[in-house]
Amino acid sequence: MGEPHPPPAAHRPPDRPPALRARALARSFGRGSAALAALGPLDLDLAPGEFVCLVGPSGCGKSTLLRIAAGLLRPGEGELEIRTHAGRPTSMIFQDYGIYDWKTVLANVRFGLDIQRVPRKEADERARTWLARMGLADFAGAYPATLSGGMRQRVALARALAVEPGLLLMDEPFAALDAQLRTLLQDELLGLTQTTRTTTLFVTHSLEEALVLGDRVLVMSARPGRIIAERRPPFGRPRTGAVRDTPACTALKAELWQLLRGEVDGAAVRPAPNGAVSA
Ligand SMILES: Nc1ncnc2c1ncn2[C@@H]1O[C@H](COP(=O)(O)OP(=O)(O)OP(=O)(O)O)[C@@H](O)[C@H]1O
Repeated sequence: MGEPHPPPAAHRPPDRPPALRARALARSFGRGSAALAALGPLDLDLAPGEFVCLVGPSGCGKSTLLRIAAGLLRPGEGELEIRTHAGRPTSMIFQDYGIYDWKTVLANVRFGLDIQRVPRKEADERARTWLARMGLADFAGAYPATLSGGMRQRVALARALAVEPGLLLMDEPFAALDAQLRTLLQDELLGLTQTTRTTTLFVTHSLEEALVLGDRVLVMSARPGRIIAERRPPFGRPRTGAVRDTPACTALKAELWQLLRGEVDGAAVRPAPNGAVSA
C-alpha cells in the first residue's frame, strides 16, 4: 500500500544473461503532430526460465511490447534483444486463439513443427503427445469450429509449446474464457510451465491471474507505458492454484490495485471482484 515502490534492481537478474533484454525501448504510432506515444521508454530483463506477468491500464502499450518481442513490430527507439538457449524459437499466444479454422487440430499443433521442417512422422508424434497432455487426444482429426473456447485455447497452447520455445509470449490468453475455465487453464499452465521452465511474458488484466502465475508481476503506467513497480508473489515453486485462496494473494491483489488505480481514469475503471481491471 502507500507510495509506489521504484522499479527495483531485480529487473536485472545478475548471474545469467537474460532471455529477453529491453533497453530504453519506446514505440509511437503515426507521425508529426498526430504521433501517439504508445510505449516506453522502458527497460526490462527476463531471466531464463522466469515467468513474468505484465499488468497495466487498457491502452498502455502491453500488446505493443509483446508484438515488438515477437518480431511483429519494429521498436521505434531503443533496443530489444532475445537470447534463447540453442536459438530456440519464440511462440506467441493471443486472446483469440490464433488457430487456423481450415486445419485439423493435429495440423494446427503440428504447424510450427512443419515450419521448422521437423520430419512428418516425428512432428505427428510430438503434436499427438502435446494433444494428449492437453486432454485433446480424441480431437486430433476435428476442426476448430467444432471445439469449445477452452479447447481452442488448449490447441493454441499445445501448438505454442510443441516447438519447445525459448520464449513464450502470451497476450491475455484466457480473457475470452469464463471464470471457471480460466481458473482451470491457469492451473494447467502452471503445471506445464513449471515442468518446461519456459521463459514467459504474460499480459493480463487480472491481478489474481498475474499473482498466481508470475515469478514477478510488473505494473505499467498509463500510456505511454513504462514499468512503475514490480512485486514478487511470495509463493514458491512448484506452486498450485491453491495460492489464490491465501491471505498473501488477497493482500497483494489489493496493493497492486492501489498502484494501478493511480494510473487509470478512476471514473472509467472498475475493479471486478476477481481483481480484473477494465476500462
Ligand atoms: N497499429 C497501430 N496504429 C496506431 N495506433 C496503435 C496501433 N497499435 C496500437 N496502437 C495504439 O497504441 C496504444 C497502445 O496499444 P496496445 O494495444 O499496445 O495497448 P494495451 O495495453 O495492450 O491495451 P489493452 O489492455 O486494451 O489490450 C493504444 O492507444 C492504441 O490505440
